[in-house]
Amino acid sequence: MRIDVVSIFPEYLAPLELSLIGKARQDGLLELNVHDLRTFTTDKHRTVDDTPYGGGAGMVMKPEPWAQALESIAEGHDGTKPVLIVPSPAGERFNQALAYELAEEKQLVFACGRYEGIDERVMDWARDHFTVRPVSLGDYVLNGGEVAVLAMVEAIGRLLPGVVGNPESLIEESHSDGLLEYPVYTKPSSWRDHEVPEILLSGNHGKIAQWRRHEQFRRTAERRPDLLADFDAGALSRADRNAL
Ligand SMILES: N#Cc1c(-c2ccc3cc[nH]c3c2)n[nH]c1N
Repeated sequence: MRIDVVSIFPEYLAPLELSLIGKARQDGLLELNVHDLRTFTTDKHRTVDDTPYGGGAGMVMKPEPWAQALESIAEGHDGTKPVLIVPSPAGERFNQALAYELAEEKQLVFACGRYEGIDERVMDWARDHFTVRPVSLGDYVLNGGEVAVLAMVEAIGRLLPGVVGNPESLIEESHSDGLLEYPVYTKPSSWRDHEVPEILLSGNHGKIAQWRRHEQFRRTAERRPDLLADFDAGALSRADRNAL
């Protein structure tokens, strides 16, 4: 997969050179390019913003630098358009299902807005060259798209083949099956008068799996009942029903 990120703060994306994503880039599992939007300005002040039509507080990002930047990035992929992800509080909610969906794409381009946002005509123009998807990290307000891109690139990148050492670890984590993950423990079995649940010391793998599934449902019901509402009841196994 190729990922391109456009931002006026390219250094904000430096953490993507570290850890799992950084190693994936070094191993050639992921190509990631960060572009400074100001590279695509033509005036001596390298201007990227201007006052909003219709008045109002703040500034709006000018369209032309964005069009120049995005034109320089878009690669044809045998007829399929690259996906342009525009972090925005007005976007569809990012979640694990969307991370899996986007991990299948050949090229993702992220447009990091700042100020009051990007001139809307950029999205209208971009639809001829990209599949445009405004995406929100959550129902709170950030100052720009960079933090959202860091989160999305990590969530998507870790799903790519070969990035995570043990692919099985992707199976039993929160949200991978629509439920929150079960609690985990390690040595020592007794720590400051807190004990590891006995079942986990039993060696009875069937009972352990049952206990873990029950914990997933218990935690989800307690912390995120909304996820249970979406959980496909038809997919409930007999063990799941017993765990409820
Ligand atoms: N994704 C996302 C966002 C944002 C966001 C994204 C881009 C810009 C550009 C200016 N302000 C922004 C806020 N706020 N809250 C979220 N969940």
